[in-house]
Amino acid sequence: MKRLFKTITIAGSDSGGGAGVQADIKTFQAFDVYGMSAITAITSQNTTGVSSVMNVSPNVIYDQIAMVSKDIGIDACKIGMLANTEVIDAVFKALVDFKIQNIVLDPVMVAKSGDYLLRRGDENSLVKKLLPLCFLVTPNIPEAELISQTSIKTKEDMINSILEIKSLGPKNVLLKGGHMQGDFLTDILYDGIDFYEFTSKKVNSKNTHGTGCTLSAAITASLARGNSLYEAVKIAKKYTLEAIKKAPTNIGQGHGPLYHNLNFSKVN
Ligand SMILES: Nc1ncnc2c1ncn2[C@@H]1O[C@H](COP(=O)(O)OP(=O)(O)OP(=O)(O)O)[C@@H](O)[C@H]1O
Ligand SMILES: Cc1ncc(CO)c(N)n1
Repeated sequence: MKRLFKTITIAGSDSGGGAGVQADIKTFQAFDVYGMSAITAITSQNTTGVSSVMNVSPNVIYDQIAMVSKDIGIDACKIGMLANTEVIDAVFKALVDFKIQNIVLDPVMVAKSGDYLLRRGDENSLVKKLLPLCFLVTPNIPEAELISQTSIKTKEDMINSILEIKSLGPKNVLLKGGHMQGDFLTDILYDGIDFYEFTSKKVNSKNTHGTGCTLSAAITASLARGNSLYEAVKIAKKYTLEAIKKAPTNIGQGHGPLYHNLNFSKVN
């Protein structure tokens, strides 16, 4: 009889299917973990941008998390788009009330298209309320600059930003280097003691919509399966890179999605 590890994504819906809840659930499936969702917002979105957003009411977001916690249980939890302070407060309360562990926070602020997904000025709520609850936070370069109030141009800047973010309470920090210039990209993981670098060749592709969502969902799935943080990040990077390399070429006119349908159920 098959038993599955259980994961939830607390995030926004992307109608275009490439980022947000849709990317997360596809990624969970690739890792053969049971995927659940608490949808925080409905975005009308495609590969070129976001045209409208309807935020789900904080009570309903809380309730989605409550219902799956009480009945099904959660081994690991990914958090993506949270639209404003009221939503952040509701998610905070649910995480505490249901003692949710293995929280991976992708501090989503701005989509690749430039559209704001978190209300401007509400970044501080995300930092103050949620960072201390996180097992791992996975900012990209602009998000890290905003959270740490530093500018990032070099690897040394990345390290300084990571130390600043760590001091805000998360157990571990993964700073993604996807926005850095050059032929190689380096993500840096810090566990409070050591720094670990993950470097890969940059794939020259415009189909990178949802890379951050995919990476954090893959880390969440891998943690749920019992891997150590280092192993989970290593496996998730491998999955994301392969998904970028195999991205379909006929989906939309803008930043197209990745290819999620890779079998990582045996990769431990
Ligand atoms: N062109 C690329 N080639 C190879 N790896 C990439 C590329 N772009 C991003 N990555 C990797 O994908 C992961 C996500 O990084 P990135 O910094 O792009 O996240 P993000 O900005 O949060 O993404 P998004 O906002 O689209 O969800 C990182 O591990 C990064 O190194
Ligand atoms: C719903 C949603 N979440 C996250 C992102 C970031 O890529 C996006 N574009 N849309």
